[in-house]
Amino acid sequence: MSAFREWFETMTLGQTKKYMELLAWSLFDSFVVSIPYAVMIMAMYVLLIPVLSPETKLPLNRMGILTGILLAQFIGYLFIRRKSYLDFCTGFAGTTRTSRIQMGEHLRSLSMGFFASRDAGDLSTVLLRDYTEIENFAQQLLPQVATILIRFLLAVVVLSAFDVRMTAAVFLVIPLALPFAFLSLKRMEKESRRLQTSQQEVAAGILEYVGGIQTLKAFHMAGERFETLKASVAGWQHASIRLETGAAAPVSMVGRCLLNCGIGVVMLTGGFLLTKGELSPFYYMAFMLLSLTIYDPVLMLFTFIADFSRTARSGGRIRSLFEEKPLPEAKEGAAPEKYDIVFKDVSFAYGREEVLHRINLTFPERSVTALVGPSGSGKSTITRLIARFWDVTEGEIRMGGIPIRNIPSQTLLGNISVVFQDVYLFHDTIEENIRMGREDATHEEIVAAAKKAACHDFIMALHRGYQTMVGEGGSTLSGGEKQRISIARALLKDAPVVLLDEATSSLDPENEVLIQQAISALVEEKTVIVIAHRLQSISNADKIVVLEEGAVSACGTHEELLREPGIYSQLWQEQQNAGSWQIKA
Ligand SMILES: Nc1ncnc2c1ncn2[C@@H]1O[C@H](COP(=O)(O)OP(=O)(O)OP(=O)(O)O)[C@@H](O)[C@H]1O
Repeated sequence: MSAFREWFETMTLGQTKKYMELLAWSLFDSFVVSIPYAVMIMAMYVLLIPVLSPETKLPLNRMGILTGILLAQFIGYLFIRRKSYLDFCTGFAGTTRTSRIQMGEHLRSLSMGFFASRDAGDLSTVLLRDYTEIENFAQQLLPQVATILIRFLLAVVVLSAFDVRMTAAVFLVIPLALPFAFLSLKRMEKESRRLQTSQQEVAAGILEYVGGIQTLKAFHMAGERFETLKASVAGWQHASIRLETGAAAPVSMVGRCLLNCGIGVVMLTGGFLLTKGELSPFYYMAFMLLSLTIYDPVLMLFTFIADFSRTARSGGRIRSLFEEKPLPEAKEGAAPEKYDIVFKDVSFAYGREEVLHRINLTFPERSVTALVGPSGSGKSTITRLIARFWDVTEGEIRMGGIPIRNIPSQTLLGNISVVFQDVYLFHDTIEENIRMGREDATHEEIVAAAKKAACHDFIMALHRGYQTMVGEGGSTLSGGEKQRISIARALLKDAPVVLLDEATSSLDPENEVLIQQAISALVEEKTVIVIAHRLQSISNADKIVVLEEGAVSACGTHEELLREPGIYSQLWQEQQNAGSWQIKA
């Protein structure tokens, strides 16, 4: 029972009570819809009596009553149907909308580790297709099944009043056929899992193909990769066919055959009772006709089995996504008043492999600390831990003396401006993309930030200026332009902590001077942590931390580090030599 309750809760997106209210109306609606069905049985009875006993007159008054019932049903039905249909559609649409929003908020609270382990295709499948499946199930499938059950009960009551033995003959095959329906539902589970996996593969494949089309074209692989995509689409088609015709189909077929045998059982039982004179020809005919209207809905249940199985998996996937544990949030919000950042014995692993080992570091307030070191040494990871995109595996990070775990994520991120090497711009206007830095910023403030970040001129040269739409991910702008917009965002935010990860990596020399000035304005009086591969750009930093294989190997000013032999002086020397590097003809 608890498994059923859990299943029902999943399929109604946790809104069981509200759904039951909607379903109650829908059942009432089904009851009203079924009245003509009962009237039809009564009419047959009323009309056949004079046929069987010629001395009786046609009972016109009874026919009049039945017609009156039908008319009343028709008028009542118009109102009830309208209400139940509208209530169901708007009511359940509201439930799915709320659940989708809750899912969006939930996803926001998950660590970046979660997103690294799930691809975008997979998540978009849940948000789009799985919710649609649930919507169809709750709005159409479940009410239809409920209607079938109501008709069933009505038929049992009305037919039993005529003849209990014949009623038993009609229903005899149903308990025999239903186990086959459940068995085929069980068998379908594997096929439906396979179908959903292949649907995810196709969604992920399309996203990857479109996202990587430039690289694929450059490497002449667009055709080859398309073949892979074609293969996964074929896999999808194959899985869909298997769902309908696979191992579950023969089982379901046996159930259907049994149901079809039911009419034979009714015929034989009726014939037997008729010859013994225990059943009138009227009842015989009535049972023959009515048994068809009973088996048809049950046969329909068999066709719903595939839908049931598929939708149950969709519900399960929504549920399991909700069950993903978010990063623990501080209950009582602590807001730092100072902005120095301290790493105490911090170790971190993305998965199993540790990439930072017992880091002890202080990033003093209102000073610039640079992180340098070979590629993969853990520089970006340190900045991402400060913004709490991941939680540390061991140790603690403090901001202004408060462990960042105890600072609500809104407050923490409100205190940090981030300029990463891979800038993402949204499919929106340039103005709105800059406004992400501070939602209540005025147009004048946005323009001022853009001027400081040296992007005002190129924005004004665009055909609609600040109102120009940016392609998804910033695809219509150059790398340097995107980088400058992200600096404008950070300038607008004016947060006390600034994380710069290769912020000047995409800039041409012409812009570099301007951008250096903008960055100088951005970092003034802030706690700044900067990553730069070109040591020249950070030689003025107050402190330089050298990382090697996830551990701090040296720390000091540029001059101090140059004085001692080590990776810093080696890197510095290499970069000085590389200054004269050129492609040899
Ligand atoms: N999302 C991730 N999942 C798993 N491993 C990761 C992830 N991001 C980085 N790593 C690994 O963690 C280690 C440190 O990476 P990190 O990006 O911090 O280095 P980095 O010093 O900033 O490198 P670079 O200078 O090339 O940007 C590397 O071995 C990298 O492969």
